[in-house]
Amino acid sequence: MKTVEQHITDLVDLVQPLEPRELDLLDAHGAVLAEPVTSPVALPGFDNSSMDGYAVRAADVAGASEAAPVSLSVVADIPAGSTSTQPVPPGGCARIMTGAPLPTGATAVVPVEWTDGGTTEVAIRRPAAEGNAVRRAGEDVRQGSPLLQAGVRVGAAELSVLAAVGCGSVSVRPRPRVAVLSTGEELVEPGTPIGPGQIWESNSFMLTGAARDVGCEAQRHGFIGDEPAEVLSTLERVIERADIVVTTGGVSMGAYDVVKEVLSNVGTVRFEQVAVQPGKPQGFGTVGDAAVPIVTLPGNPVSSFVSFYLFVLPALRRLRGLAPDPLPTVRAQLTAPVHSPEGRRSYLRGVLEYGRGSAEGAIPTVTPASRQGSHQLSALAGTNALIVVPEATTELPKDSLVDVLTLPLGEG
Ligand SMILES: Nc1nc2c(c(=O)[nH]1)N[C@H]1C(S)=C(S)[C@@H](COP(=O)(O)OP(=O)(O)OC[C@H]3O[C@@H](n4cnc5c(N)ncnc54)[C@H](O)[C@@H]3O)O[C@H]1N2
Ligand code: MOO
Repeated sequence: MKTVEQHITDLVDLVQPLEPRELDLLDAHGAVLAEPVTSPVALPGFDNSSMDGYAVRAADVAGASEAAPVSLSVVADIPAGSTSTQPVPPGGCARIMTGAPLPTGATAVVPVEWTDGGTTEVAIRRPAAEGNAVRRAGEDVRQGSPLLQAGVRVGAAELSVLAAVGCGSVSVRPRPRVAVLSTGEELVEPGTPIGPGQIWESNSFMLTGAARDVGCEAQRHGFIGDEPAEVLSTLERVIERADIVVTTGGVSMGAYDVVKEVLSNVGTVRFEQVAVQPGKPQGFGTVGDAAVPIVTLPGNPVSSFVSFYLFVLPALRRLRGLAPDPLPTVRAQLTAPVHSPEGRRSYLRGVLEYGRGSAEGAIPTVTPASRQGSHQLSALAGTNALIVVPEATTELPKDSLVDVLTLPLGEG
């Protein structure tokens, strides 16, 4: 059987980073910068006050004290946004607000709390050193200096600095358009009545949510039956507006495994068995003239879930222009024994906890979900981690140290 690592590599090799596009700032949220951004301006753009108070010549207030306040005449009022060019003369000052430009002649700002708050004359009770409460032009960003590197995800902080230097749009690799398709004649839309032998469809909801959680623009196309012509025509329609297609179901050994049947004859899709539990039957390739990448995941819901995070996520990261990294791994201590089939690496669902109030550096614990069947969805909900049991290991006792992959519970 194929190794987990080889299958990850094959899926990552299946895709290329998406072509960059210039997007307005909010549309770029969650996308990845295609090029480095250098700052077109200095930040702050001008010397300004960091406090509400009085712009003074520091030398004028050097002798100020509670017992002997210094009195200055207030020659101007400078709110934020002021275009006043009136200088501060010796013995004078200007009332100034936070963010307002420091007037010529002034070398410091005295916070209003150190004064009597006068509007024509002001008594200053404490000295202010040169530069006090002054934000210098360019102290945050120099004009022409690097602001953000290529490959950075545009999150809240990045949006903020891009806007602050006046960028209204930015070149990014857009969110990948993921088309999610489920197959199976037994499937019924949730919210509608169910008949004998039928089940409500759940995988496409799970996969669409998972893809959106990791920064993609996923589209659920619901499910299609087990009729090959129907599967083929749906696929042809879906690939027109998708960067990658993810299907579930119909890839194992069954007589009605329609995905396998249809895709074996179209494009480059091949089906393999990976030495993993759950998620053994896997397929991947490209479809259509545009060679759209497709990944076919097994239908068992938990198998589909685990396969997404192990195999699809690194490929989606590459499409986004990020390093195709796997989920982060931590070491944790098992709170219960676990079992695993020989020759397949298990990824058991569990709850990772850092132990409130435990000693600094204490190792986290991981509690395996009570039911580990590939169909047991209720035990999946509420877990936050995958416990790795190596191929050659069939059981691990309580308290064993294990590698645990942490699941991304909503990246945005
Ligand atoms: N003889 C063998 N049988 C099976 C093997 C095998 O090696 N030999 N492998 C098993 C393993 S492992 C898996 S995983 C599954 C994969 O099966 P398929 O990908 O063909 O999926 P289906 O047969 O269509 O469905 C399996 C199971 O999952 C339910 N399902 C499917 N789609 C959905 C959906 N969208 N929402 C909710 N539930 C879904 C379906 O009803 C079945 O119960 O094959 C094993 N069999
Ligand atoms: O490999 Mo299947 O994914 O066990 O349930």
